[in-house]
Amino acid sequence: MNDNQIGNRILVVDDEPDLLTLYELTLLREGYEVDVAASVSEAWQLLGETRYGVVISDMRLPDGTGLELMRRMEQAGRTEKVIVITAYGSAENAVEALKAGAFDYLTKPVEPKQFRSVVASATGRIAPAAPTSAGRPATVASTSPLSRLAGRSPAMRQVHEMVEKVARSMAPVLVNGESGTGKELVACAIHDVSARSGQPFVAVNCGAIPEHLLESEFFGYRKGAFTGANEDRGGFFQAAQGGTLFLDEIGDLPLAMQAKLLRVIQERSVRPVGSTQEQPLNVRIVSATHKDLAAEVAAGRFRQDLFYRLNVIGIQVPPLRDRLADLDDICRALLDRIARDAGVFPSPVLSPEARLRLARYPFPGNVRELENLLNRAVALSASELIEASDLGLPEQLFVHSGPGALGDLDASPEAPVPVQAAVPTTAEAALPADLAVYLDDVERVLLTRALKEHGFNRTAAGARLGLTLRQMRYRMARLGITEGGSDAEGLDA
Ligand SMILES: Nc1ncnc2c1ncn2[C@@H]1O[C@H](COP(=O)(O)OP(=O)(O)OP(=O)(O)O)[C@@H](O)[C@H]1O
Repeated sequence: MNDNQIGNRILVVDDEPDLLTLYELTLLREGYEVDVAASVSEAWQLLGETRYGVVISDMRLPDGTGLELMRRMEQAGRTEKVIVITAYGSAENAVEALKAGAFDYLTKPVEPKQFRSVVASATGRIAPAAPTSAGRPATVASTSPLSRLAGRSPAMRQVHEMVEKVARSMAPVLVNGESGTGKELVACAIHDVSARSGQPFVAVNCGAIPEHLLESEFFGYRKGAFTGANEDRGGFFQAAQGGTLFLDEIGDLPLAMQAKLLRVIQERSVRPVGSTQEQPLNVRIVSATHKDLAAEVAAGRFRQDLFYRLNVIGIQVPPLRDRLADLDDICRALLDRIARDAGVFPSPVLSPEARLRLARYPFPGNVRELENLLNRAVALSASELIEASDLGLPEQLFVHSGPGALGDLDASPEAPVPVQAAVPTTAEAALPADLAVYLDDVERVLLTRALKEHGFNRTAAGARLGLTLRQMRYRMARLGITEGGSDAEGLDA
């Protein structure tokens, strides 16, 4: 029997003869080969004789539970995907089954459409994504997804293992970690390792969508649903059909929208705004937050039932400062990417002093801050070797001490003050909320000022700031400075 034939073969286990017949007929009509069993022991006997693609089992059986059958199969190294059928209202059982490695679960009374869709998803007959205009499919990685998640520390190895494990099922995953730790990369890796990798991965930042647009953005709308709805449009859910929907900053979703999201997840169908028809969904949900969602639940800001649904499996991504053993691997990965994007070859490398300085820095902005810092360092360094002085860590900072610092810098006629004297050290001098963004702003202001002072001649402006033309170009491109023309070669002649 080849893999295709095995994938098409399904074992259904239920002790209610009527239901068993109903499941069997539904599956036969869909073109599957079906065997049936009425108990754990019967199922085990059939499993001894045949390999299946999928096993669908009721939770309560006369001689045991669906969970026990699943555990036995796992111990025996069976590769069949298991779909568990639980009684209505026993969400705990469903969650337990997913945690134990079930591919998915169905709740009684089993709705035929949902039954077909879950089975299709388990057997790999996933409905292709419907093209929509409202969705924003994120890029799908073509190369080894786990290798993009650099780091070999014990903590990171555990994240890798979890990604591989959860990728096999449909269970919702909640990724938790500080901002910039790589939560989206983890979500992307789960998708790319899973059987859904050929389908869309749609990333949504829940905190970035205006409240009044949430429903139409998520669920789509019908023509005429509201003023300006001139055509039917799909939402994020439709765009992610067959694939994965990544809900970033899920903790920022308003309570009213949380209720609607819960409904869609429970019903596995979506009703676009202005429509009377439900559309069946086959979407895996991965969500992420930097907040302590359990504390948000306790504070009444997050629905407990939604938390329960989303957090079937949790993955914790530790802050970078707690896994400094990953620093070298991550720096190498980031420098390769930066060099590739900038068309620079070979990739820059860090001097031993630079590595030491990085290892002493606490990285409050985690990997994203490291990435910004390396971007800047590559621009600053005159050679392929990045020195400690190129990193812009404390000794090199140029910041203004007063409020409205950027405006003041722009207006000020004299040169910027070396940081030692200007770093805000007192309580009244506000610290920037995002150091990297703040420094970019400072840099943008200084570069623009130098360019203006030198008639937009980049060579002269660069020389004024101690930069070569190449470094000037790189920095202007990175910061999006186009004053005097995006590449005004003539002015540099
Ligand atoms: N282990 C890693 N290896 C290589 N690059 C990484 C790693 N972790 C994060 N990055 C990179 O760091 C940046 C930030 O990562 P990402 O956007 O996944 O973080 P996040 O936790 O989702 O951030 P936020 O909470 O702000 O949404 C991205 O450019 C990502 O590619």
